[in-house]
Amino acid sequence: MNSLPIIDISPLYGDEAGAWQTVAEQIDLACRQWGFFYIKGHPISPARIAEVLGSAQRFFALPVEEKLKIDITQTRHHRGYGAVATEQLDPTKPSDLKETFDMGLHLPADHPEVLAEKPLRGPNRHPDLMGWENLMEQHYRDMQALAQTLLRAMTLALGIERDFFDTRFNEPVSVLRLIHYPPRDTASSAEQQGAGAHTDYGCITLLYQDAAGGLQVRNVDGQWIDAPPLDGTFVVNLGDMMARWSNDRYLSTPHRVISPLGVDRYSMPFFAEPHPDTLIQCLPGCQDDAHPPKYPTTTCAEFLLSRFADTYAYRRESLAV
Ligand SMILES: O=C(O)CCC(=O)C(=O)O
Ligand SMILES: [Fe+2]
Repeated sequence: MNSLPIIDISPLYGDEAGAWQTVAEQIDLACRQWGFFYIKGHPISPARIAEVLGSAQRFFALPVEEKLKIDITQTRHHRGYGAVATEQLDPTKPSDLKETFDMGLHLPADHPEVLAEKPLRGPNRHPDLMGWENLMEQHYRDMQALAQTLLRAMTLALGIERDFFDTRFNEPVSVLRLIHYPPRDTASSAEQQGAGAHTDYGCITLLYQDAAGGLQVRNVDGQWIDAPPLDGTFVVNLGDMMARWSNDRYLSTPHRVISPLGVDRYSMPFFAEPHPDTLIQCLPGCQDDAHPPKYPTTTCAEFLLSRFADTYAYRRESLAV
């Protein structure tokens, strides 16, 4: 149990009979044993990744006053720029040494849910950089499609209809996040982490990380193991909502980022989450007399908002959620 499984998902995009079943079994095993795995053979091109990464580097290199024009703490719906130390993923450690850009599904001001001031709903707030908006909106759609392909494969092992997740991921609250971890210097406290130990909140996360390294995952024995960058892959992990949905058949595993010494690190997680009103209740195939449902029913929005309030001081202090 010292290295994460690597799953080739290209058969999900071909027409070979039985291929879905084989990939679905590998994903199911990885979700039960680790809650973490790498995927290769996905349809996001290296050129696209390079373009998004280059744009992220251009954005984070802007002066902080420029970035703060889209300050995330000034929004009700969690979009835009989060300066260093806005988030504290591990409450026992200093705030995270990272800056972020968050975008979601763009809903215009006259969308009924925006007019009703539903939390997490609203327009994106993009920086004024040439080509940025089209690129990021397209990348968001492509990452959402990839996440839903993986979720569709999971339905085979979970014993639910093939379109179970598709019907719930209509107008999702998924988030595409770009992260810059400034270099750690030797003088900085050993306590200071890029991202403190945490589990993800939602369903499924697809993470691109650049070549710098620093991501660590806690294995079942409680040891931190490295999840090094592997060319052409995404690291996939499950969050707490999926653990609840599956009655802990699938693991939501703690992970953290130790910023590398003297080099910048960039990463781009895509957090796939369903429609905010989706009921998160134990799936029928994940309960029986010996395994009754462990968690009360909640909704996607209610659950996410309670977790945001744990890690973002500004959401506790100034924003009614
Ligand atoms: O940047 C990374 O490699 C991981 C980030 C992460 O775990 C998160 O944002 O939830
Ligand atoms: Fe995470």
